[in-house]
Amino acid sequence: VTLAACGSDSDSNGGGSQGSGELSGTVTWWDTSTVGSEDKVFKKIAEGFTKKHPKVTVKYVNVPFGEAQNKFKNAAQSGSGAPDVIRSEVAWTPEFADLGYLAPLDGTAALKDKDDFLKQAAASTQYNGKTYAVPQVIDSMGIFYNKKIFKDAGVQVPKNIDELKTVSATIKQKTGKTGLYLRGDDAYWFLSFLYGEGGNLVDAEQKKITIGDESGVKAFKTVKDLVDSKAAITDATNGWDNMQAAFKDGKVAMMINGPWAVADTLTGKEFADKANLGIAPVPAGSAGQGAPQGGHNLAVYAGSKNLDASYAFAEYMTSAETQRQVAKELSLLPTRQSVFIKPDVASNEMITFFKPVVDKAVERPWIPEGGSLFEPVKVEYTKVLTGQTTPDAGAKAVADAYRKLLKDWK
Ligand SMILES: C[C@H]1O[C@H](O[C@H]2[C@H](O)[C@@H](O)[C@@H](O[C@H]3[C@H](O)[C@@H](O)[C@@H](O[C@H]4[C@H](O)[C@@H](O)[C@@H](O)O[C@@H]4CO)O[C@@H]3CO)O[C@@H]2CO)[C@H](O)[C@H](O)[C@@H]1N[C@H]1C[C@@H](CO)[C@H](O)[C@@H](O)[C@@H]1O
Repeated sequence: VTLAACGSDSDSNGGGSQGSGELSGTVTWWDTSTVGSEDKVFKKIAEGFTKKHPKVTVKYVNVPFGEAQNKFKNAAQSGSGAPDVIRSEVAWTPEFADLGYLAPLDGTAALKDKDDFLKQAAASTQYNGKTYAVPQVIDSMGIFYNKKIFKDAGVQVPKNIDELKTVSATIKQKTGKTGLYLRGDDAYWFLSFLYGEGGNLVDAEQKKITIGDESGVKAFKTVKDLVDSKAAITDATNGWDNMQAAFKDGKVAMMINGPWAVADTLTGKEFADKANLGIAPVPAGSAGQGAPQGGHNLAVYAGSKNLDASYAFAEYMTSAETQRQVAKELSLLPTRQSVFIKPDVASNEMITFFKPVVDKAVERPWIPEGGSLFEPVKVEYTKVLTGQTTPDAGAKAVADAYRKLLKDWK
């Protein structure tokens, strides 16, 4: 596809569909997918839009996940440099909608066959009774494990925390390898342990802050014990790269991760034979078992000068055919029910494992502050894992931070 002549974004030479209704002009899309594994697939698909709409120029821009949210808010606020379409993480969507930065999509070409979307995937696109995005991928987390190491150690995949510790001890003793890599610099990796203790960050229904309750303290104790007992190794920074490297090189037998890690993981020497990668539910805690719901939507910038082409692009990128192609090439989960039964999706082991997991994943509150709940947890989670604070003080500190964030919550 020809890249836009001038380097600017949607606020110039947007064009828009000419009288005949044929789409034209430029659509700038900010994609946040992982460079080196996911981005090339999404870029190829995005550029394919021009085959259907020859007068539209798609400008694909990859913006790192950790920067895109603020970059979009700054651009939308200043009214210059914002893209026409953004890959909006599930927690960013209510916040952007609340700020007025997203075009409502009800009744537009962006929303086709909307009843085909999984309810839990569509939930994060709804705000104040309107639809502000189109669900692109849904995900959750599971245990990724190295079948060869498990075979050499003669152990089975752990179902709960106690088994995780004994299995890790046996793996260490029999193979010298560490059982689990537990990512320590991203609070998303703490949630399944919190849910396992019957806890949660907040109770949105009751507008209650619950992370400081006994269940939150216990969850912090659980993760600290995994590291102190040497069942797991962790890092305070650069967790993604360290986790992927340790697991791909066979230094650890397990990691907790999601479908977005599959493509990169399969490039590891340990998984040249894809069959060596196993997947299982996250371990249960003392009071339950559960994994978090995550994912990404496609949203249209309210200030786009090319809304018609942007609506059509968002629909194209989340259509059943695109979702089938993405599932096939990246093992990412569709958000359309109809796609799961297509042959090369139904035969994908990763997808057939994660579908029931996302069906019962713990939903989060889709409120504007939802995404802001992670930073305070991450700070204390990392400090607990590295012994800089106690589980009790850590849990309480998060609750205090939430009281400042969620004014009228108890
Ligand atoms: C701290 C952040 O807290 C929250 O994020 C939660 C998130 O809500 C959870 O759902 C979960 O996300 C899953 C995700 O669902 C799962 O799909 C996967 O995503 C893959 C992609 O699949 C892969 O394609 C590729 O993109 O790569 C993606 C990432 O791997 O894994 C994600 C988990 O990593 O966990 C997130 C917490 O990390 C906030 O929302 C903010 O993001 C906040 N960061 C801000 C912080 C600001 C400065 O403070 C800074 O200025 C701001 O710019 C930063 O934005």
